[in-house]
Amino acid sequence: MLRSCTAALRTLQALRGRREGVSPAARDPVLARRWFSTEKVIPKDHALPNPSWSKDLRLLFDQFMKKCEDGSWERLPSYKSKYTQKSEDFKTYFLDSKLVKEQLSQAQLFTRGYEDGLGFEYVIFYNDDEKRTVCLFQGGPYLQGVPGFLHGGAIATMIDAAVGMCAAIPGGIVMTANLNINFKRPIPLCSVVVINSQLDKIEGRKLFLSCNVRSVDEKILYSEATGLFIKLDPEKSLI
Ligand SMILES: CCCCCCCCCCCC(=O)SCCNC(=O)CCNC(=O)[C@H](O)C(C)(C)COP(=O)(O)OP(=O)(O)OC[C@H]1O[C@@H](n2cnc3c(N)ncnc32)[C@H](O)[C@@H]1OP(=O)(O)O
Repeated sequence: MLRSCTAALRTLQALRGRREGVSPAARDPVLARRWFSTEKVIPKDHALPNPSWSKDLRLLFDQFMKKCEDGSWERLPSYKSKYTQKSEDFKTYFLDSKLVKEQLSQAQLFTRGYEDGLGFEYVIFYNDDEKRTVCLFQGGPYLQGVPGFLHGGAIATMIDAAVGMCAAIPGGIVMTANLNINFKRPIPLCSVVVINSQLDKIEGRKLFLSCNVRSVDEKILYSEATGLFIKLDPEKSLI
């Protein structure tokens, strides 16, 4: 808790400084060390346990890590902003280079923008033979909608991210064209749910997927969804 308060304070100070026209590194020595150091910065993999993870989430994580031992399942690492070959391909084919330089340098993955425990805590496992993913998700207090429950937009975001990964592994660079969600039961804030996604069929550039969100004991069906993802055409610009 103390760590997250310190980090939140640092963010606030940085934002205040930005309004006053001071560069972020000049107003924060920790940032400055990180930016100007010649040491290679190893990005933090957020799809690993942290102190905010509940017992349920840790238990499920351990169970799936066991399933990874024979190679049938794979844990997918997750970063706030990591430059990969995929991002490079995306940039080369689809984005204006000026926009990339100025804006992508500050970009962060939406679902990884919160301090530990406050927003989206999750890990996704992938099974290549079955073309499916399982996402273990604990939605924190900043994702509240109706008091005590998760916001529908937060649920939709997490479904989009989980189903999107299930499409992106076989499909490459894909975007969501359609996401249809039935919210059947409200999800209690800070509880753990399991998001099961499945690739149903591929037709040309179209990937059709389905998904359900269940309680850890599988007794409650919280949501069901279907999604259409389109593999981007390198001949077409996005903007
Ligand atoms: C880097 C790290 C990653 C990390 C990955 C992290 C995962 C995060 C996942 C988050 C994903 C997102 O939030 S994505 C953000 C939200 N989505 C968007 O902003 C997408 C906005 N939409 C678009 O830009 C466009 O519509 C596209 C790219 C989706 C498709 O455009 P296009 O490529 O020109 O394709 P187009 O020719 O129109 O359509 C191709 C075929 O699909 C069909 N089609 C297209 N849209 C639809 C539709 N809504 N419903 C039915 N069918 C459709 C067409 O009829 C056609 O069928 P046929 O004639 O061939 O039969």
